Amino acid sequence: MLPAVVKLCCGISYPHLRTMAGLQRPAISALGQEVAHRQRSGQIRLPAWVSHVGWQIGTPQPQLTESGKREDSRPSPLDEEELMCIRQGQEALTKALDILGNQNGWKTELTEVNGDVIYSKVLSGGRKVFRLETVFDATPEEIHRVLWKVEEMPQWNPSIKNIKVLKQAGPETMVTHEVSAETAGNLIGQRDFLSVRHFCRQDSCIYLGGAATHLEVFPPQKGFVRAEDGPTGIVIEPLDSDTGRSRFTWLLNMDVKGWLPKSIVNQALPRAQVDFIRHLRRRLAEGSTPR
Ligand SMILES: CC(C)CCC[C@@H](C)[C@H]1CC[C@H]2[C@@H]3CC=C4C[C@@H](O)CC[C@]4(C)[C@H]3CC[C@]12C
Repeated sequence: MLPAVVKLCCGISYPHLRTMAGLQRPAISALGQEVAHRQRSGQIRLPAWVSHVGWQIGTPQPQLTESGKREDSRPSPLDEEELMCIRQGQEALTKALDILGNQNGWKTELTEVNGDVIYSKVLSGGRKVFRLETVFDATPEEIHRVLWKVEEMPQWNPSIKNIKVLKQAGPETMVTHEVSAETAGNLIGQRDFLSVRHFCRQDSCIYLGGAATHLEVFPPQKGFVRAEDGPTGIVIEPLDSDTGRSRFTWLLNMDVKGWLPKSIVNQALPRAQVDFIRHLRRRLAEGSTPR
């Protein structure tokens, strides 16, 4: 009786699991892999009825193609460190969305002639964060394509000297090392960042999140002041249906470290945001965003 009930439950949940989107899918796969790992290391013993379900825990499952044929095209299971990265990325995104979602206490910091606005707010720990709102003549997918190709960023953005992807954890998460440029307008000076970057899609919106992280193989570099970015997030939503335009909301939440007066930092950060957007707008207009 019990195996039959379990089979029935799995049958009912299977189509929902397959069609899940956004944060739910990595969450379920992370859970599955955690269970598999604990079972392999002998920390837990799964009951015998699991075998009735027909799942081989811990090994990639054959996928059904549209024509109903089975194929083994699933990427190999993620390792512990990769799962950790995904968890960190999701957490950063959730925290950033929480900050953005709280309407209280935002003040207008500056308004650009083109209508872009930056709001600021002092968080409970005393840090000032900035929220830039703008509209782009591009779809969320087009913007995301440019922003996710991080290694190309220095080509179109002079405030960034170099970006390297140090680790990829599935298609939606990576660990990056970023070095800002020493430019004349940059009162803060050069910084480097080690961050986990994560994105998810929900309906036609795209959410990008990030936060400072640590990698044993990549300690702070000699001669660099390591700044900490995040929890930070970008929300890209289609403006109206079919106009091809998007609303872009960016939370900048950065500890630049080093010995600098707060007033200088709090002036430089919204300027850095405005500059970044100006270059991004130019890049999108060039339309040179082949896949
Ligand atoms: C003021 C000084 C210290 C820093 C100025 C440069 C700042 C604005 C730069 C340095 C690194 C940059 C980040 C590098 C990578 C990404 C991931 C991408 O998917 C979205 C943009 C995002 C999140 C960039 C936002 C702008 C950024 C934070």
